Amino acid sequence: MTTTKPLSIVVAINPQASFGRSRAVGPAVVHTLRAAGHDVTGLTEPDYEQLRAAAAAALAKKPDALVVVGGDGMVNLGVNLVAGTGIPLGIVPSGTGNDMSRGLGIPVGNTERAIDLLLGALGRPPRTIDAGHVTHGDGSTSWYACVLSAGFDAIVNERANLMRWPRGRQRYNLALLRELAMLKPIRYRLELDGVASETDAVLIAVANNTSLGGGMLVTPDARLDDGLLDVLVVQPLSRTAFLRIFPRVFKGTHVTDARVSISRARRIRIDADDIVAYADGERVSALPVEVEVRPGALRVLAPIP
Ligand SMILES: Nc1ncnc2c1ncn2[C@@H]1O[C@H](COP(=O)(O)OP(=O)(O)OP(=O)(O)O)[C@@H](O)[C@H]1O
Repeated sequence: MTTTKPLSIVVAINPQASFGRSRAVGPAVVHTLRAAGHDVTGLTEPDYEQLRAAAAAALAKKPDALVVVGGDGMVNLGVNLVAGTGIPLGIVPSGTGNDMSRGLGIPVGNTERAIDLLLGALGRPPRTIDAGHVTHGDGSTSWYACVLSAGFDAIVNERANLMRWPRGRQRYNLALLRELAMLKPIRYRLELDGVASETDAVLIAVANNTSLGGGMLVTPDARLDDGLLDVLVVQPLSRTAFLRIFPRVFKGTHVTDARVSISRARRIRIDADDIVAYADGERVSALPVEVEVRPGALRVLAPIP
């Protein structure tokens, strides 16, 4: 175990991450950080909004770090609190997808090792990475770390959120099948670094990280610290073609298909009728959104790449 000078650390825990299957992770993080001599404020609340408010109040006291325990939704909560503030963000993954941890090289499914790496990272300067800054149609703003998407997968998310049954991952799978049956092109109005175009597509994603959905390599060459965002556009596809390309996303080999394109940009405006954007798996807002990369806006407690 690495030792460092005692630090004040806020730990925000989602006990419902991974459908409540990883409740032991939060207490283990708090216990191990305390045993290492740190001054730890452990936060658990009945829901996300209350946890966000409690973490914001704790951050007003300027702690040395914020650690989130959960999945990408918790990373999103943390990113929205610390981006641009200089406060380092640590992540102990206990969610379903954990794509930010995957991108940062934080072990998924090995809590002990993830906590050990966190302790190590607390003893050296944080890694600096980019963040996505989103301006919504009403002028409000938010941040994200992994992938913002506004198309088929966002439609599936919307559908899954409206469903009461089944519980867990099956709800998402069922929503996917239902929406696949209705797959149709979306007319997008897109602007990449000031260059406007109109295009029909089934999916547009703007990525800082390589994956979403638990390791699906949507933008396999994205870099967290290159000062750029990778823009994935999937042109209209038949259901059969979609089902043929879909499994290839897990290895990132879909990018060789002629209907898939990836380009890089700093500022992206996406608009389409009746489409809601999601980022890091959380609902952002209805389109239009304007996304801008903010190089170096995040400091993360992660292994050295
Ligand atoms: N007590 C709670 N504290 C925080 N979040 C909660 C709580 N109860 C339910 N949630 C919900 O958990 C969601 C975030 O879950 P999180 O991302 O941490 O795990 P996951 O969904 O299993 O993982 P991933 O996003 O990586 O697939 C939020 O949308 C939030 O509404």
